Amino acid sequence: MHIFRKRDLLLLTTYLKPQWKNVLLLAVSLLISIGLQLLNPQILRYFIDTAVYHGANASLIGAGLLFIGVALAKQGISIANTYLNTNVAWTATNQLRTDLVAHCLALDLDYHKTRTAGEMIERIDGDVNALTNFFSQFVLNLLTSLLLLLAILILFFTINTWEGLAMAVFSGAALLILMQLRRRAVPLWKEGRQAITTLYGFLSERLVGTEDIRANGAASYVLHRFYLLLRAWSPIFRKSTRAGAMMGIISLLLFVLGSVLSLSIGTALWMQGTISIGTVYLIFSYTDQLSQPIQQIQQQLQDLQQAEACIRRIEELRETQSALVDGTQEINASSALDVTFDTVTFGYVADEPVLQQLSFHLAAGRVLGIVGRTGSGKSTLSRLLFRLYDPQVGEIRLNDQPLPTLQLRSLRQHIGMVTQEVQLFHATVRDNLTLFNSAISDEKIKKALLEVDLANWLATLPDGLDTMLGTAGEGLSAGEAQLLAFARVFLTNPGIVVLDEASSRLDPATEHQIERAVDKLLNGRTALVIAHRLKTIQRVDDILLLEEGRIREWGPRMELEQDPDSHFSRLLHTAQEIDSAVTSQPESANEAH
Ligand SMILES: Nc1ncnc2c1ncn2[C@@H]1O[C@H](COP(=O)(O)OP(=O)(O)OP(=O)(O)O)[C@@H](O)[C@H]1O
Repeated sequence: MHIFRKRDLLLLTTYLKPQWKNVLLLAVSLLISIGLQLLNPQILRYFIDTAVYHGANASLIGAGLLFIGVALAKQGISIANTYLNTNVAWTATNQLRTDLVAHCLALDLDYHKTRTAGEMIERIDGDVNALTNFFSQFVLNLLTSLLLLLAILILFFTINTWEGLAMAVFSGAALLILMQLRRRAVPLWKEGRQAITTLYGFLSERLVGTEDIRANGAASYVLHRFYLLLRAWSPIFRKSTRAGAMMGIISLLLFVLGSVLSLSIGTALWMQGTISIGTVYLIFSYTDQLSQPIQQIQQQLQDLQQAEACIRRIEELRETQSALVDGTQEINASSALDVTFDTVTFGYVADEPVLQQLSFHLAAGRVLGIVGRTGSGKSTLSRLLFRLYDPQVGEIRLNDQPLPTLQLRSLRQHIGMVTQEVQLFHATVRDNLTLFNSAISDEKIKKALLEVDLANWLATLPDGLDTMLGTAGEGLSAGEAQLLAFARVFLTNPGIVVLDEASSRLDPATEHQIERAVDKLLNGRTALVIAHRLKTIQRVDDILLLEEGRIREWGPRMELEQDPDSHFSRLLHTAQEIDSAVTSQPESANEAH
């Protein structure tokens, strides 16, 4: 019978090998518990026979004490078993979870874009959770159950050949019937799992978008969709629960039948005078024990079927390769780097280019302002430089080294990226700044906060750097979140900065604070700035004007600014008009709206 695929075995050995001592200990303790389990009925038989045939009191007391001792030892061993089982399972599954998370983090954005957060959680945690039993119990439980079953049958045979034969046939039949029943329940179980995955995916997306959902009055629509999902789930859940209950009833009936059969033979033998009354008890006790290994064996085989579905999904995930192949070279320069885009064409979907034939050169230390209408490809350009995607045509180079030749780790150490949406974690201020790198000292962190004018803010925090930030930066203003993102860049001190400036309007004091921080950030670095503030545009050296993914204008800012026919100067003019119109509006007028 096919029980194991080679790959299941490989997964098992990979994660169990490092803890082979615990696995061995578990095997020994399981064997001891089998021994003890078989021993107790023997003691009871002795006790009953001694009592019935008026044996010595001392023998009875001795047997009683031994029985209690064995029962206590069995409990002790069972605690040890549970402890070892849990330990082995958690260590193995946690390691697998860690490996999967590391693997997923290395996958390209195309992969993540097509999957919801809920689905990823289900694949990393849900599937691995379902393997807990597989790791801790499968082989050992299967082996020990087989051993226990064999031992009980041998004991039956030693009592009486007919009894042995009857129980061997019964065991085989019971196992087959239970496996058939289980097989019918498996598709229902799979359907149930898929329904849960869909439900989680739906929930995670809607929870992330709570604000927008409420703002757009879409709550009742979302609830309705949720209701539809639950309604679809309900019959699946009902069917699988019903199948489970049926299994319970049928297996109970099956074992009652087994007991009747076994006891009938035992009684007949006793009436013939072939066996003692103690042995009849022994038969009863072993028949009772028989249900345990039989149920365990079919349970383990069933679990393996379920585990296989999860193992396949895990393997599929582990085999998914990032579309980005890591390079081998380190970036050696420690200062600003120069950047070249050479006829770069890129589209998120093949044949639908978002950027076309982009060529420009940015000398080390210069600041490039990227401007253009929404959707013109500004953010996409910055993602290509950070190598979140590779262009379909052309090449991007840093100090004349093509990006694909560079180690991604090294590349991302040398580029600091601040996006419009600052990702903050429900963690301490320190961890939010160092991104959980404990090697960065508090002095360095405080210096970075000083650079972005957040030293006073830090002083107001109740626990300083140990203060916990709310989920997604709750409690922080948009300006403070931006400044914290700048502080992260100061900590890594990269040679290139990509800044996608937040377009939200801030109060004048915070605006000023951000301008000062941007000045410091750009100083001595090569920078690409997607500028939304006039002040920032006025700070850049060169301008790249994008229009529908193509370069409309590119050149030194001063030249373009002074050329009245340039698109940039017209754009600047309009922007200045809007800016002065907005800033000259009286407060009361704003409040009136
Ligand atoms: N992850 C993505 N998958 C598919 N298409 C995308 C993705 N991101 C952006 N696009 C598309 O690429 C085009 C350029 O988008 P991009 O975000 O680069 O523009 P942008 O100039 O930065 O716009 P904005 O100023 O609004 O941020 C748009 O048509 C957009 O719909």
